Amino acid sequence: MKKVGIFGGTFDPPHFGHLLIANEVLHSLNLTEIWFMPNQIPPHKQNEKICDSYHRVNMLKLAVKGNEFFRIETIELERPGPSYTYDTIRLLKQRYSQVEFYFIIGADMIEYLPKWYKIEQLQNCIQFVGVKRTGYSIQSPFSILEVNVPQFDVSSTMIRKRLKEGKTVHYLLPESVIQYIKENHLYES
Ligand SMILES: Nc1ncnc2c1ncn2[C@@H]1O[C@H](COP(=O)(O)OP(=O)(O)OP(=O)(O)O)[C@@H](O)[C@H]1O
Ligand SMILES: O=C(O)c1ccc[n+]([C@@H]2O[C@H](COP(=O)([O-])O)[C@@H](O)[C@H]2O)c1
Repeated sequence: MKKVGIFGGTFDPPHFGHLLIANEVLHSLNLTEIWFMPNQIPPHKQNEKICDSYHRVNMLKLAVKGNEFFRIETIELERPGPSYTYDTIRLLKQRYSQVEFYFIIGADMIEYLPKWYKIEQLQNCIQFVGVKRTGYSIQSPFSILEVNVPQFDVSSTMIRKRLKEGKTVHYLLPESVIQYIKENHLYES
């Protein structure tokens, strides 16, 4: 059976923290592939200004280019409204009945899990894979399979802030993505 790690996120923009986690989880758990899954509207960021999904997908495509184990799954962009993971996992399981799914989350999301939509039902249909993140606890009342990943204290928020302030972002995300951001004047205001 194919074993796939779903890496759900906003990816606004994608960075080396995401790529590092995806690669480490892929190899640690002997998964077949990692599917990066950009959300339509992140459930807990509904009042925040998010870059259009068109640009987030283009940046993801550039970020995963050349890695045969990395794919982009756009299922959450097919429906409007907040992208609740419970709804998405049900749809994924219907569409890919021969795949065993794992859902990858960082420790900030582990802390937030009790507030997720239908979390009790969700935990019964998916195995969560958790990775540490500076400043957050990996402890949870829910079942989390922990994978040790070197901690890299980067976030999309930090990158957006630096870009706005005209500071360097080299080595925080792929050069191809930096180029795309500049060409499309993203995160300038
Ligand atoms: N540096 C990191 N270390 C551990 N987990 C991370 C890291 N960056 C992102 N993640 C995890 O990746 C997933 C997708 O994250 P997301 O796309 O929201 O990036 P982010 O850097 O957290 O963005 P933002 O700063 O805009 O909230 C989440 O589960 C998040 O916890
Ligand atoms: O389903 C929920 O209630 C829920 C609440 C918060 C986050 N999520 C999902 O968790 C993933 C990481 O979220 P984010 O906002 O850090 O990119 C992403 O796939 C979100 O859609 C899901």
